[in-house]
Amino acid sequence: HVCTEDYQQLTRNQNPSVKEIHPELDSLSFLPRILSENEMAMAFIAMLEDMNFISKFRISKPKLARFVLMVRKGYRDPPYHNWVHAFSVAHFCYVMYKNFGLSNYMDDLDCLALTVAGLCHDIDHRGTTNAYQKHFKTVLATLYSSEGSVMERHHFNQTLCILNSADCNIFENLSSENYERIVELMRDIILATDLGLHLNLVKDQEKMADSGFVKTNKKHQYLLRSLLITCSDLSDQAKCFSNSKTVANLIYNEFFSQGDMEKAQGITPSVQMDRQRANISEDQVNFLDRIALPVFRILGKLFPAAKPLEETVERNRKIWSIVDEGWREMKATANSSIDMFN
Ligand SMILES: Cc1nc2ccc(C(=O)NCC(C)C)cc2n2c(-c3cc(OC(C)(C)C)ccc3Cl)nnc12
Ligand SMILES: [Mg+2]
Repeated sequence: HVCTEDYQQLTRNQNPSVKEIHPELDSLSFLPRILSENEMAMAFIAMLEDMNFISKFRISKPKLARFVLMVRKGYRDPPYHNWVHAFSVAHFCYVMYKNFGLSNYMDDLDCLALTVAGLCHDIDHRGTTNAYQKHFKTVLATLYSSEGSVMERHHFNQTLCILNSADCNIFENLSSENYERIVELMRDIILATDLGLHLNLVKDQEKMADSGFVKTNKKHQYLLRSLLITCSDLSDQAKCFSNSKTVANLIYNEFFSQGDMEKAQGITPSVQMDRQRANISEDQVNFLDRIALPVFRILGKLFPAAKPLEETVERNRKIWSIVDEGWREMKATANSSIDMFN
């Protein structure tokens, strides 16, 4: 169950509005990580309120409070894949809704699914990759590895468990048709956060952006939802460089811990997971070039208001490449100065 003082705290002060949480909460450049973890729980409720989803979908406030606290409890505390990451993803869904006029592209049910799935998409993450689950034949791998996307299937399953647990079913007042639909939407959205699956969708997302989004096209709707959750998952890279750098370091702390565990088991980790061999700036340039830039370029084609985000990712990529050059020069000169003693 959810600890009572947190629950009372969430339900007692009549939930502050988004403006009371922070006047810039809906800004493209707002940094959700500056909020405290308790403020994040209240902010999620305030964001649903601000999008009019609580009244439109007749969501019980006490159940929503319990749901949010159960989701928060469902996250562990690895350096990156934790409650703060979960909230930052849900927050970006809200920011896109408020700034891109998402309701002209998607039904409100889809927007609700996106925002709730954003909060739940990494629940119970252990700070290790799908490859790690399979390699070490973890319980999750035995459960899900036959279908792939091992962690993502677990995140979805955990979300369903919370929805079905006592007094947490925030969708109970939906029609049975809409209930089935939102569960299916959240499944697709959470599975779309698997890097492997994402890479299979990017080409089609590019084609859709070039040919023009057709709202009645079911394939386009699926591709758009997948794009939006991926952009939300990567939204820290579309903010100021100090935020991107801070987040990158959290990610490598998590990667290097996995690498340490792999070494302890006699396995050689991939370079980017090996604290002895990794080159963070080089890996970040590659990651932004191959993963983050493409999706924010597609977002910029679909939503003109997203252009500043695309430019920010470009700028962050440029800064990482300058950092990388600096590293290379230093290592080069370091070798030569050591040579001086021979
Ligand atoms: C700043 C930043 N650097 C990253 C550098 C490398 C990698 C990486 O996974 N390399 C290959 C594997 C085999 C180790 C991910 C990075 N990353 C992510 C991320 C994105 C994900 O998937 C979607 C959202 C679908 C793309 C899934 C997981 C993560 Cl951690 N989020 N931010 C970052
Ligand atoms: Mg994930």
